[in-house]
Amino acid sequence: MDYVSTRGDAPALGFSDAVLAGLARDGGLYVPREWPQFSAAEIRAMRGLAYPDLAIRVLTPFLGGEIAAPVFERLVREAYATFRHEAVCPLVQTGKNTFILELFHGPTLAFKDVAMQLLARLMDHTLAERGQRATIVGATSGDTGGAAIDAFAGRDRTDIFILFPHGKVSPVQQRQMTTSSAANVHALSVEGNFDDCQGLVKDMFNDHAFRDKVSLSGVNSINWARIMAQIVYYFSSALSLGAPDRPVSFTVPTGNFGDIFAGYAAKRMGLPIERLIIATNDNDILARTLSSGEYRTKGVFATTSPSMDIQVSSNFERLLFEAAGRNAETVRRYMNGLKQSGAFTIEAGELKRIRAEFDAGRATVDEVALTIRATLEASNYLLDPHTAAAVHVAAAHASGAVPMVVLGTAHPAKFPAAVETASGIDPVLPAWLDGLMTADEKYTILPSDLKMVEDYVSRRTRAAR
Ligand SMILES: Cc1ncc(COP(=O)(O)O)c(C=O)c1O
Ligand SMILES: N[C@@H](CCOP(=O)(O)O)C(=O)O
Repeated sequence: MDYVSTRGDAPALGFSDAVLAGLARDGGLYVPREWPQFSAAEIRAMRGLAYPDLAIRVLTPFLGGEIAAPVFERLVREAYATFRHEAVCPLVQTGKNTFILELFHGPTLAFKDVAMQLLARLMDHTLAERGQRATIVGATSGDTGGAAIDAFAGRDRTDIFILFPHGKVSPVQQRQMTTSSAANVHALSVEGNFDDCQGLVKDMFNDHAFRDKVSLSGVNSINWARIMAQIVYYFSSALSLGAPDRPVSFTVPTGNFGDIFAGYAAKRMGLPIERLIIATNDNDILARTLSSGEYRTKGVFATTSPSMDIQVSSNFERLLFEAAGRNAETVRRYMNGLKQSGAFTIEAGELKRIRAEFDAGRATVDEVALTIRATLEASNYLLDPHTAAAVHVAAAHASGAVPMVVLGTAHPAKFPAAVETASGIDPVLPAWLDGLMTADEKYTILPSDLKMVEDYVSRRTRAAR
């Protein structure tokens, strides 16, 4: 198994190199050259496996034999031992044929932990084997940053720099990034929005001199290993609802398109998924694109689901690559359009292929609040605002016959203000985060300026050559 860039101008890489690379050198995203396949019988044989065993079974084909089986098994078991729920990602029924897949039982209370805990261990293993160090940069609208800092804090082979939008993350999210005392952790509050932070990260990768000087690596979902690890919970939930003998649909709170792309990958691997439904908040670029065929950025609105306040949805590029029959030239044309004019129009055949798999809808701030309240009253279940956006959208797409799984991407206590306003309940942080809201914060405020961010990183990384 090797990995190819969606833009076709970077060398194909093996698994470990693709993971360390993050973004391909041509600005594209790595995808496996082909999708591993599981037959119905092979999927049936996965029933009843504990989550780590399922992860080992589903993910091993992606490794291309580069990591010895006992090592990979140890890394997977260690990663999921950090979760506070025995099932790792439990499925909870909230309606007749509707379920929430709870992905927030990891150390930082969001779905990012599922992939990040494994990614940190994979990177550490490869760097140790090679005797190398890396400088990790990441952009966050709130959750990736905390998860990455938790997973990489104290790891001697990496220095991690997380860029978050100044004043635009929840207080819990901010403190998960700014209260680490680990010497290798650097939280940067950037004067801009998430798209500015993500733009800076991509620009650092595309500045090859800088990239090579600091041995740059990335932990956003541009990194293939993030998507890969997220495929597993589509399998675990579908299996508990009868897969492969019964199809399942998923509704996914969506921003950077990584989580839902993992669902698409699971389907390509043989999991019977009926529909994949993209749920957005007021930042509805993906819902607009699916209905009009035109991907057109406009300003970012601040909402009660800040982690989805995104316009440039990185992983949509991976879907475009697939929809275009893996034609890298088409992807390059679309991405040039995006860079030059903030827009591109998807060709009719490609749009048809996307619509054959995906639906989309959006939830306004008011609809999110109403959904939090209504779900509490009807099912005695307290949603976070991101999951609530998806519950709202799922209701419009549920068919009744096919189970609908909504991805529960964050714990409500990460967004107490929005949850309390909607429900009257002040959600309590779990005991292991006692002290988070009173600990000393440490972060640096920087303008959204590539040169200044690069200087900051260069001066502090231990990986510079
Ligand atoms: C809580 C939460 N829900 C949903 C999303 C959107 O996920 P994705 O960016 O993978 O589409 C994010 C951010 O990524 C998030 O933090
Ligand atoms: N919503 C994310 C944005 C970054 O997404 P990623 O999955 O590409 O890391 C966040 O919370 O930071």
